[in-house]
Amino acid sequence: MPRARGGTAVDVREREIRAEQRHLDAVYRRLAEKIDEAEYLVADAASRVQVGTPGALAERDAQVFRAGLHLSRLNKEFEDFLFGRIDLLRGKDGVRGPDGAYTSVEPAEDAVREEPDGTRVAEIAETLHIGRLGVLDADYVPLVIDWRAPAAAPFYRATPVAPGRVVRRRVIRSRGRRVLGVEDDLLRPRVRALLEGAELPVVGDGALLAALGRARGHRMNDIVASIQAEQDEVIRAPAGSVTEVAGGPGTGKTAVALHRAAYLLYQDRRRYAGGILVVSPTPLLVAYTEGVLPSLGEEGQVVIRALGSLAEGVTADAYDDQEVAAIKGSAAMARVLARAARAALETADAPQRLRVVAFGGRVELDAAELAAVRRQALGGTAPVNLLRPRARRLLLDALWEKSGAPRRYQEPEFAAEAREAFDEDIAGEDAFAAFLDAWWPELTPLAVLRSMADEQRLGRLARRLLRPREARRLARSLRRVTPRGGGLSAHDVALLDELRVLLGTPARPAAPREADPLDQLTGLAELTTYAERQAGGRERRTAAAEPGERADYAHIIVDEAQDLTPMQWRMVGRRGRRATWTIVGDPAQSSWSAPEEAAAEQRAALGGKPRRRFELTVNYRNPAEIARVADGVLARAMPGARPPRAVRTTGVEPAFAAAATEEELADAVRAEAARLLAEVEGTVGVVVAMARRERAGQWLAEAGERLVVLGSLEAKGLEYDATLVVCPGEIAGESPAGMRVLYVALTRATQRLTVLSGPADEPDAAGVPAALRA
Ligand SMILES: Nc1ncnc2c1ncn2[C@@H]1O[C@H](COP(=O)(O)OP(=O)(O)OP(=O)(O)O)[C@@H](O)[C@H]1O
Repeated sequence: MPRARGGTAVDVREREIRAEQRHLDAVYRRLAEKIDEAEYLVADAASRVQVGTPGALAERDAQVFRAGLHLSRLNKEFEDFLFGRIDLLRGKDGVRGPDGAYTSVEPAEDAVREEPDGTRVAEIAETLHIGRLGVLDADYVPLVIDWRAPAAAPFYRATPVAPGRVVRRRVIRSRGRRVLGVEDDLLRPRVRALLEGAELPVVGDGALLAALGRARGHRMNDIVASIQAEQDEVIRAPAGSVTEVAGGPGTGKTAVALHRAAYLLYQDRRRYAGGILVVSPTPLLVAYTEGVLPSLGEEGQVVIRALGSLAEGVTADAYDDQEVAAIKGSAAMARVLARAARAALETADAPQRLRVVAFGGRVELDAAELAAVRRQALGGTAPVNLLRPRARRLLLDALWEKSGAPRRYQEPEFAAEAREAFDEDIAGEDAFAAFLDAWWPELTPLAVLRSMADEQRLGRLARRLLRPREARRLARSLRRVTPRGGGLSAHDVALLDELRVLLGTPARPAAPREADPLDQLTGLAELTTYAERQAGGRERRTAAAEPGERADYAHIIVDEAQDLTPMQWRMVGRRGRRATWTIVGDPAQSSWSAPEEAAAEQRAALGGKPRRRFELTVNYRNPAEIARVADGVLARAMPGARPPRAVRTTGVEPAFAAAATEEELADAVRAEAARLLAEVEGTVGVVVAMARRERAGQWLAEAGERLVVLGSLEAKGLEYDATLVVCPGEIAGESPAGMRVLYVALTRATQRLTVLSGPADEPDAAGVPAALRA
């Protein structure tokens, strides 16, 4: 039975829900007024299209822009527009902030009085409703405070130990325009609080636990109604140079990082108009998280990208095995690529001789002379494609020398004139232009990467940088890359990005473009509804991957930062030369086996900017029963690491099952998956070793939408109501960091976990596999 003060529990709950409903109705009435106002402004601006003076046009544009922004905000069809409320004591001073709320954090000395019988009594002096956006009524009294405003901070920060002015914190659950429920926390349980003379009622038993127990879908929800104090500190941390957040699985790192993006935009929209980039390890995690920011009222300025689609115009669709991934990710690759970029002009079909006609005779450069010119042109470190003009000049120099002309013209003035005519003649020859195109073609990153698929060539390039075996493995893995960029892995994308810089892009004349009158309407993109933009989102994202994408961001958030390889840090660092950063990660979940090397490239990417560190300590995802099993693996994966504290229990211990033979495994997987599907309402994740991904996918092809089959490296960051971990020994054995990868797999479930052993797992009598035995 829920606890209640001020009547029977059911009555009080109903009464309180009705009260919040009245408030929500008032909010929607006010929003409707604001929408009318904005629409009027847009219509008014549009009617001025006829007026042709520049001043009128500029004013019209500005008006359309302002009204557009307004409309787009108001039109958002938020699930829970309003989600919180705090009832506060009188503050120390009576100053109001710009949002209409009193600014004082501490209560006035006499806010709580003591009655003769010892009872402590206080009047509620201020009630604030917290929501996704701020709404003021016509008299500038706050109807809703934006969750990011300073006045909303006590909603997240207050604890019974340090309640500040907060007496009661309420989480309001609504759908569309209907309030469904309220859950209260009493922060000053010893004080008898009065609201307008009546006792302050308290309803429910813990909003956080209610939120955590809900079934999961395939998309992450925002946590705006239940952000916890240690998380709130990170979200609102000043945007100093680098904010680093460490914390175990399920501590809310991803959620916090996304809420921080929304907070930063709220705090300083002008500064972050430079764009916020969120870097995610996998496309699956991008898909899982990309609804969170729109639900918080933010999109457009925030780009979420997987590491495999961070470089322009390419998308990774292949995986590397761990050994190849480690080679491609290693810092040595930067030097291999620098050599490859400079050697890429030496192809089998490059011309070996240049023959032109000058002064009525033939002039020729042979292979050795051409090689000397090329060496000279390539001196230094300038990007290869930008050196073509220099190469052209050096070729003309060499031809001039070879023609014997310098001996004929002793007089410098004549010599200069003759040389000019010579250059013009030669450069005008079709044969010369054709030679230059063949001998110094414009190189693309993809072509250079593909040239490295030649084992012998790569062997030469990688001498003393990679071991011969490593060079061979690398070359072989690059063979699958097609001329159009099929078969690329996320690790290849970092190599392409490096090559892009090494090669450079020659300047081209801009293609003429017809002026579009709609370009004038700066704010037009904002004049769409939330639903329309949701529907159009995917197309716009694809379009954004086209050339011309932003190359530099104002803030970069790196999720699962422990997994970035040195080459990936270089790629990400290039996009944030002037950025501030938020970096979240957990070393215990790292699938990268050389963390020191990655840390060095991370330091280089951040350019020595000062760091502020935070740690999140509470696991909101896994029930304690599952966390216990995972903690055992953590102790072996990373001795000495402190696991986060799980806040929930379900009373259900993880299950252990075993298949005696490889042949029985498929049936066992199907049976265990079916059992979990029956036990939970929401999603089931089946995690297998990367090498087993395809096969397991076939075994479960008929399992339906609630179930997803994942390779162990794909599970990163995701969560499911139930998880089936298949052949844990295989997952642990797939790489040097395998135990940490297994730890990731075991920490994905919010309700149920089954571990299914194969024959090689050596399960004991209870079915517990060797990899999980202490
Ligand atoms: N304050 C909160 N209120 C409600 N739910 C929360 C809260 N904090 C975290 N959660 C939930 O806990 C789960 C884990 O959060 P999240 O994925 O952000 O953790 P993480 O630290 O990134 O985990 P991992 O390291 O495993 O990727 C999510 O379902 C998230 O919504």
